[in-house]
Amino acid sequence: MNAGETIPVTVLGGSLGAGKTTLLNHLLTHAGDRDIAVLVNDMGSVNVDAELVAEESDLAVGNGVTELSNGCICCELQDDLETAVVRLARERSFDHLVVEASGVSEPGPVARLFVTSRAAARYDVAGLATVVDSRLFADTFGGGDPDRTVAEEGDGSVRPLSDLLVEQVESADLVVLNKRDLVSDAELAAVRDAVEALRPGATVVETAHGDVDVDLLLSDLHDPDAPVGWRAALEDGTGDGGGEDDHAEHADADRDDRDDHGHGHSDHSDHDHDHDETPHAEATYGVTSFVYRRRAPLDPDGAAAVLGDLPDSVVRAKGSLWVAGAEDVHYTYSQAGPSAYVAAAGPWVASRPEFEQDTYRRNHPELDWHDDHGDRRTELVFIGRGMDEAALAAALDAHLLDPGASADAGDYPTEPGAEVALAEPTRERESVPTAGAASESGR
Ligand SMILES: Nc1nc2c(ncn2[C@@H]2O[C@H](COP(=O)(O)OP(=O)(O)OP(=O)(O)O)[C@@H](O)[C@H]2O)c(=O)[nH]1
Repeated sequence: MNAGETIPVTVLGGSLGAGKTTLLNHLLTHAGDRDIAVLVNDMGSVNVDAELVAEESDLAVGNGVTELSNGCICCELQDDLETAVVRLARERSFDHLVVEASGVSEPGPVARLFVTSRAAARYDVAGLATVVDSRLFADTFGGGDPDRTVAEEGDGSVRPLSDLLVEQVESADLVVLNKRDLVSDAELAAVRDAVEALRPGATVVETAHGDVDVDLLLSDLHDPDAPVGWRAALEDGTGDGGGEDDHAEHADADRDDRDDHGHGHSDHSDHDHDHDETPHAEATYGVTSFVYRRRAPLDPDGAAAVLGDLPDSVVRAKGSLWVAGAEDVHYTYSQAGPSAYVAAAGPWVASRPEFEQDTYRRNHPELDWHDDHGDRRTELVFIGRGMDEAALAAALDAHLLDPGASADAGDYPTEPGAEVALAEPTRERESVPTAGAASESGR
């Protein structure tokens, strides 16, 4: 980059578990000659996504991948985000910055930071890309009626998560309808209709496993003045009848009311910083997170039973698994709504030859190393609403074994990249070909 030139930045948003990290990894492996810097925000205190991105690419956390954890960059971590991106631009030269916002971030305020803060001198917003979990969107909005989504009201001060889905779509320049393998053609068409009504003019693409056209993703798509569907209808009075106009007005009033309390973000350029100590995700959507961390392996069947049948209060769970009977394999676990998978990510660093361990640890000083067990650990982040943390921890603790205990990990795959489903959506659907990696679950 020449001095004075700005760096394009793409903000990647989308709901918890929609496939942002999967898409980011696809982007990094198909980036060609482009030098891409990545900043990953995760709301738990463990940044699972940053680790997954670093693992799947040549980038290392602290080098190519910058992480901001334990909060939300659209809100309590805004200052940290500003500092991090300004420092990045000063210390390294690169062609494009991609910011993966946490699943509870509103992308609008994140993008505005690149327009209104010190970062504005260095960066230009190229686009806001929102990854949509098509299955979740279809389930949340049933027939895809956008009016229904606007009319949703929270109980007390807590807004429904569906509000956030809507806001993430409303501010997008590019909407990626991901997980198309999990919906029928008719459901996908309904989701597309709803998305186009919420954000007319946005580019909409359909993908499985984040398989998006990289040139499109990184292109200059941003239109800060693009109309938000229902608001545009309200302003030019194109609602189809009095009833609907009343409806829209009500939604607008509801939104203004929230803004007075500092929790509605998308309408205002001066993002309101009037927060108390409660993180934005918790105060606004009732979303909390906790980490389950043990230096012991889990019994394979017990882990599958608990992690394949999490209570409905858990919206998203992910992390690393140490499984008895397969102690050399670093497993990752990922649950989003009705889907839960365990994937073999390769050997633990502690299972590699000693010289490789030394090199790896030198290059990854952030790696949490235990004298006896190295990096082997069970470390899971749970994100949800009204979770009984103690009960969940106790359910997992009941299946902890001593390191080295004999067990049969028969159903767990060992080949790197292979995965097994612990839970899958049961809904009937037409089959749609997937573009994803080979899977032992037969997806
Ligand atoms: N069936 C199916 N699963 C997918 C697809 N894309 C991603 N997944 C899976 O969905 C889970 C969540 O994907 P991630 O990429 O981690 O989602 P994310 O948006 O980064 O998640 P958070 O950062 O926690 O909000 C993982 O188990 C992925 O393998 C898809 O198109 N179809």
